[in-house]
Amino acid sequence: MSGGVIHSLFPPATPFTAVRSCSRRRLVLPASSACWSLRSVASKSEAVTISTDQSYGNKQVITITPLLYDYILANVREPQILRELREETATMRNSQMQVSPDQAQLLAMLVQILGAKRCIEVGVYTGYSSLAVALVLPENGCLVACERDPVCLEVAKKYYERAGVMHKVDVKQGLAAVALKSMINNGESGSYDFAFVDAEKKMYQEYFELLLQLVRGGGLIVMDNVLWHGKVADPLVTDPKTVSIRNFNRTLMEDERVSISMVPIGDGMTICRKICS
Ligand SMILES: C[S@@+](CC[C@H](N)C(=O)[O-])C[C@H]1O[C@@H](n2cnc3c(N)ncnc32)[C@H](O)[C@@H]1O
Repeated sequence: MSGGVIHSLFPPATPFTAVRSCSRRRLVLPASSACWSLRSVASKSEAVTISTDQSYGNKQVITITPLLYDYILANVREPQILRELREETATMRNSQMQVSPDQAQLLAMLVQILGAKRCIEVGVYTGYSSLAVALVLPENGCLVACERDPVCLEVAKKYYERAGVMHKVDVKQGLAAVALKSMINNGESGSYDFAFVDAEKKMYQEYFELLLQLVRGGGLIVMDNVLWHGKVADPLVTDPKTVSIRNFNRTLMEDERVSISMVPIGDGMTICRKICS
């Protein structure tokens, strides 16, 4: 389906039988996966409804049911090394933090489209999204990987080594804002092509401002979790993280320094392109 289709991340009206779940990103792996077994009782046709609301232009609205998400994931080309990292991470605490394979594939494609050589990631965890990026960087490319947790960084470094990309990754262990500020102080402003932010939600505006200095005109900053499990759209939800992401999204809408596209993939990602001045 093309143009007129609106993708919705909100749960379908039909209930699911959740046998075992492992992701806040509503990641549903193919039936063969050991990690997941969410079973939808929705029929295929329930994934698509025709909106009768004219404000949507009577367009088709897709709900990503587990059945449909199985299909999407079955069409992701996930490198073997990433699959192994995902499976190892699934045995660890907080494995739901990892981006989904379809998100990682999109990040890698953005890096390739840009022809990016210099990238930054804020929030590495065990390295799934950073490895997806490092794999597609040229041999002389560089990814600055910012993460405060030394334990999960050990897993990430093991996989960078195994994938043969360690020479492309500059791991900065510690608080990401400190690392970004020191990169600015080192005269690296305007020298990066691509950045991905997937860390502390209350820091989003600060990360964004720092990255806007580090990224060149025409470069991208991709912000993860911008839909925050759908909570951003519900005015009754007022916990600090939701309010923070909601405020960030609102501010970004009016920010003329970037063009933006909010993409309903995973937990929602906004792709921001720095306007060339
Ligand atoms: C959602 S996870 C990142 C997932 C990762 N992008 C992936 O796909 O596997 C967020 C990570 O950010 C790290 N983090 C949170 N706040 C941070 C900070 N202020 N500085 C550096 N890292 C931080 C956490 O330790 C955690 O590992």
